Amino acid sequence: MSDDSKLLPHRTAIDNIDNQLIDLMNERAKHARAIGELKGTGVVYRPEREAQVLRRIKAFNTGPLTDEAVARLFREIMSECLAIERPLTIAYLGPEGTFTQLAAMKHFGHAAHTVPCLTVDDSLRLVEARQADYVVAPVENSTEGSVGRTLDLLVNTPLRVCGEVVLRVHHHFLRTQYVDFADLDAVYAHAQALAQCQHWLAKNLPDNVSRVAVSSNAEAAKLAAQNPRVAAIASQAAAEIYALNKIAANIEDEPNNTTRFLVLGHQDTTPSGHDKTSLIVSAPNRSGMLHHIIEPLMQTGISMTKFESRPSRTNLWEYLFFIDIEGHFAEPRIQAALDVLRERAMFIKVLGAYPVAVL
Ligand SMILES: O=C(O)C(=O)C[C@]1(C(=O)O)C=C[C@@H](O)C=C1
Repeated sequence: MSDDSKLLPHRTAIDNIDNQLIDLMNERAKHARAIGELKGTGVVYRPEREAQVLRRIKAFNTGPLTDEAVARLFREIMSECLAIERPLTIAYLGPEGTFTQLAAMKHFGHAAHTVPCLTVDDSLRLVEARQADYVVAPVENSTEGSVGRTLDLLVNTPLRVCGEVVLRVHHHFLRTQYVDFADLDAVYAHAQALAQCQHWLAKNLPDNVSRVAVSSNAEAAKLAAQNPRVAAIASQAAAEIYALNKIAANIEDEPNNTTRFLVLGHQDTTPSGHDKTSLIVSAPNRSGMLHHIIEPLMQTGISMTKFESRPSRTNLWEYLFFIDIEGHFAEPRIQAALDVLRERAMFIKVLGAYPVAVL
């Protein structure tokens, strides 16, 4: 028996299973279409339900596929089912190939239509003007901390936070030509990427090569593709889109380099069973003020997953605290804590509650 003929019974079984999978996926899609008709002109995207589906799938899985692998597959199946109800348009900081686009596709799947914007400001504005359904915006990085511009935009936007995406970020050193540092004038990247790779750059880059911050890593890749004397730090996706050679891979200083993104739209999300609430609290910069603000949360046993302070841009010596807590603002214990907080703070804005990232 030749090796290939030994494969035959397995391949026949796989063909049969694939047929069943197609029938079952279409059966699933018919239910999604029926749900879409029942929703009518209402909101079709339901982040809490999607998180519950993915969590259930992971718990149900017995392998050999990993829990992450089945969740990724179902992410795409749900994305296609949702597109049958109504295709979604997602605004992101472009151009094509940014980590923000990767985050948008990780969260919404490949059936969603992604629209590149010049700035994070523009991407929020597009959704505010209802020219896109949702926006994905970077909010913090494990190496470099918060993305200040996004935090500033959260203060005034009428949009609601309805999801989060956590993405492992790998940076590559890219050029048109397959040589390392000869004839190199500059390396372009987003300021955060330059910071995330600063040790690698200091160790490897000749002193005469300047580091230039541009609006995104994908923009850097686009520029490097037009100029052989320029290199870029960008993602694998950007390397492929702009046909650049990978001179050095994974040059980020911190191997667990991770960026967290928020998803914003016009809707509030109902509790999924494992949620976070994001809020902004403002208070004068007085001694003891921090304790005064945190106390109502601590007393009710609410855990904080983020606490970031930024000077208010409008009032001198006033601070804004960006706080993420575990739980949904609809839960009575969180409502009680927020009521106390409202009495103590000068201003409080609940940005939204959303399922903790599953993928
Ligand atoms: O349950 C729903 O509301 C659906 O529309 C179905 C479905 C799915 O494919 O499972 C699709 C889109 C929603 O975002 C959530 C779930």
